[in-house]
Amino acid sequence: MNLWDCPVITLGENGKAIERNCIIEATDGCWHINVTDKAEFGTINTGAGMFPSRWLRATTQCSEKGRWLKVNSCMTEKVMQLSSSTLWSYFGIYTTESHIELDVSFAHLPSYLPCDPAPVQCASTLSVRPINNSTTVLALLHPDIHQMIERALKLNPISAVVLEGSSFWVSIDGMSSIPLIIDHCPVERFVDTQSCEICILPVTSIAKLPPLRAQSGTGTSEEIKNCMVKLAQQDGVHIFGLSGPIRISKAIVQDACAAIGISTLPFPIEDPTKIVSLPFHVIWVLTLNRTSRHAYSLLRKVSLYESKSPCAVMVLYDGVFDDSFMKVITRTWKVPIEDLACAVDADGTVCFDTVMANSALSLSNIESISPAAAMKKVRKQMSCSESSRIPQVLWENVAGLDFAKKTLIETFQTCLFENHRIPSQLGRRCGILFFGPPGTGKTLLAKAVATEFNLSFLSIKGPELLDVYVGESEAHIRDVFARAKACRPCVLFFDELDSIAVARGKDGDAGGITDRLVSQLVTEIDALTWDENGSGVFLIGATNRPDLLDPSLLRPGRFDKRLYLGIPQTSMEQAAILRASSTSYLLGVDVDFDALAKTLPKTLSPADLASICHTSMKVALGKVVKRARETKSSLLADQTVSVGFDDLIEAAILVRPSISATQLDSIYKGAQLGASEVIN
Ligand SMILES: Nc1ncnc2c1ncn2[C@@H]1O[C@H](COP(=O)(O)OP(=O)(O)OP(=O)(O)O)[C@@H](O)[C@H]1O
Repeated sequence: MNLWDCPVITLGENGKAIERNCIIEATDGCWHINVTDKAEFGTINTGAGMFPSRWLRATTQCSEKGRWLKVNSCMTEKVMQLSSSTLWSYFGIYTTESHIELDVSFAHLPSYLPCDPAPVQCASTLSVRPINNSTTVLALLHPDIHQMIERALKLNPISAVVLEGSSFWVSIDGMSSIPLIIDHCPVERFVDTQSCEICILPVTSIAKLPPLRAQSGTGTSEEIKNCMVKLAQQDGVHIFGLSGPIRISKAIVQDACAAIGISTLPFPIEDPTKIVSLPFHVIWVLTLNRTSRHAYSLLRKVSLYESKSPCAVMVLYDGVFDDSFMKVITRTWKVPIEDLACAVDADGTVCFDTVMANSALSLSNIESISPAAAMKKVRKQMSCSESSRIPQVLWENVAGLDFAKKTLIETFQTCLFENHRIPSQLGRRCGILFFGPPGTGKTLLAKAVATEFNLSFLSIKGPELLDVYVGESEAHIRDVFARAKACRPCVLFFDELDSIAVARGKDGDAGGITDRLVSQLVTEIDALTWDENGSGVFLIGATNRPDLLDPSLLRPGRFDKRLYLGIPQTSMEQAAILRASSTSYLLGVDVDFDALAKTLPKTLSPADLASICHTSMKVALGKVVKRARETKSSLLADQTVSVGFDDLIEAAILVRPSISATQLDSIYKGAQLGASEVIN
């Protein structure tokens, strides 16, 4: 039976139709898509948790971005808001001004297929149809991954393949939940699907997968390998790996018919044939530079679902914000990319008049915004991964630390706006080290800097870079700096710096890994410092053990400015942190943080104080639940719990200081050793 031989459902505004595997209701402008028990098409990972997709409610909602669907899981009561392209991935739902089209992308699994297609009637506001008769699309894409890929404009060509060819699309993310996805999305079953002619298996962030070593026979890599091998045994199956640097293990793809790796990292891989023995194409989808703009004729051929935004253009322009480009972008950020594309001539200049001549938008639709605002919008959209997004921590979320904030503002203002005045021969200093006890806001402050200066934030935890294999750790460091340069201007934040930058020549360093790491780190930092064009990468390091750091890192030009973030010494400071940590809670009228702070010991770190607020919420919630049990009343899901002063007092008793006085002393003293500039 043709899997796609399913009926087209069209519904009236208030109609109700029962399809073979889903019930779709439309009432009061709300669409309820309730997938019945036949449709066990695995689960959808919403990012908010896994829930069976059989019970979903979707309601249309208008926003400035156009029509959105709000999909609500009745199981978890968690709501996720999906863009139209993500919806397409999940449900094959396209939204337009006047109607929603729902492609039954989950209907291809044989077990769900009813024997008897029963077309359903009604007027045309919602239609359910397959993309075409032979297309089999299974879209199981994590919304975050989707957004990430979508932003980086990498998936569009692949989407196009899915749309245009007979294809079968499964996505696996190397970064997270692979076993989860494999467990819940029955990859094995896809293999049996007879209608699968081409298989596209974008394996995102493959670099994050544990590499398959000769000895290892299990693990996620192995699972993926098995899936790929099985898929590859199908006639005409092609496997596309979408990844960071191609570190796909040879074993993973050796049986595949073809593997195409797409990388965004700007350093060339060595001989690909050493990695796979197959015909191997490497397509570099880097941000295009001026000379390679012709490539975007290619982009124009593909369907850019949600990418009709300046972000696409910015990607094409390699982040080069010249005057002409800024002029266009500030005036035309609403213009679809195709129209902007027409306006770029062979030598890469953008002509605003051509944009207007080719654009369907009238001048009245052109919104002028300031360059700064345009940059902000565009850069926000450009951030290509969760780890390099501009964070959302404002100065006011960081209580106290006024002196540190002031120093940071001055330093960053100089680095960002005055750096060009400093002769390049003097080097551009860009490193700051935060040190202090655990939980004193080092990460928070670094994020606030990135937010306030509109910089992407790339956070690296020292131990993540360590690898037991010779040369791998250094490669990770090169990788990190390359990523940072790719998303500059950015803050490159090294958390737990002491784990990778301990003083060289120490005993116990097996194989001299840390020595080599420090040397590599120093080399990369120096390359930034002496970058003639100004690197646009701002380094912030954080450590609890500054005394362990290699002195070479603290030299001028590297992490030469040091900020001590200590624990709050006065009740006023403590109260400010309590206030900042409880902004998301509903507080009782009796709450008095100043009075509470006066009762607290002065050895509590900001994290301890934040913990008092979190614990007080638990205490308050516990009381509400207890009351509900006693009165045998039910607890309403939307019942808000307010935190009272008593709850805070109770929580304060429960929370103990996490740092001892001697620890505090040793951290501070340690930092004085060899320090050229310590600000506290
Ligand atoms: N100045 C502050 N204002 C408000 N909240 C703070 C402040 N400092 C810390 N916090 C709270 O403490 C938590 C932990 O802070 P953060 O992760 O920045 O500490 P850290 O110094 O990086 O810790 P570690 O050294 O263990 O990595 C934050 O999530 C926040 O809730």
